[in-house]
Amino acid sequence: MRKLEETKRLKSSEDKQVSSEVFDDKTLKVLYKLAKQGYINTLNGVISTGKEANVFYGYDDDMMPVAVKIYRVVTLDFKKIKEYIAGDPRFKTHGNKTRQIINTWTNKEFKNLSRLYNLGLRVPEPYTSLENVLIMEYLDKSEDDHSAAPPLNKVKLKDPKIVFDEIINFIDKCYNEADLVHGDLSQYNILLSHNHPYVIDLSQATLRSNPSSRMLLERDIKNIIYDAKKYKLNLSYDDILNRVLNG
Ligand SMILES: Nc1ncnc2c1ncn2[C@@H]1O[C@H](COP(=O)(O)OP(=O)(O)OP(=O)(O)O)[C@@H](O)[C@H]1O
Repeated sequence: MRKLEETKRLKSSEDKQVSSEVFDDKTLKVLYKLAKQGYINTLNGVISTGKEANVFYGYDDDMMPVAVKIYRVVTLDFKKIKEYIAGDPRFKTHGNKTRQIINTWTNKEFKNLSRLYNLGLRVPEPYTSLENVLIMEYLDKSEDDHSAAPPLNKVKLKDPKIVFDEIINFIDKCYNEADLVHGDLSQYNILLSHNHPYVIDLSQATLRSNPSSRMLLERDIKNIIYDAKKYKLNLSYDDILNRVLNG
């Protein structure tokens, strides 16, 4: 963890100025609201600056570590997002307002995470979402190393067979128990925490009833088979697909 001087405290007014250089005004207001509610006490630094969002780590009022995902308001791929939302009857956007679409997208990730977490699948526990901000469990590397859990593409697995079995199990349960397809599953969206794979980035996950779900499921399986080849694991596409579809 970084030293306290480097952290961004969200509750003192002098820090508002610093933070406003990093966040737009509306996002800052959302962060202050979440700080008032006790979900965030300090933001300690950046874990990742991605295409869709920036992810920070921090602490809540009980000094428990949290991951704070803040969706970018400017650079999101709206065309893609609107297609995903349009295929999911749980979400209706009223009009085309940019912010509203991002908020729906953020809420969609929160709901998908909740659904999977409540079924006992390995995803970060979602704590809350407000507008374009999602707060969830911070996944660390291991018992002795509390830095952020790395994505699978950045690690050399000791027991690849076990880890890939767990991932296939995830795909199966996600489809058959949660009624969801991740839709962007690969080594980049799976973090290794305490030697187990945790699936992240659930905003685009769709219901099985979505007409694209079969295509997305097949693509997810192909990606995982491809990633497993790095460890000379030859997983059978037909076996996995049949297992999931007949689950
Ligand atoms: N709960 C978490 N705990 C620890 N680290 C996390 C957590 N969630 C996300 N991260 C880190 O943040 C990165 C980006 O997260 P995520 O994939 O959800 O955002 P994204 O903006 O959609 O990313 P990208 O656009 O790069 O795919 C992850 O690769 C991981 O390193």
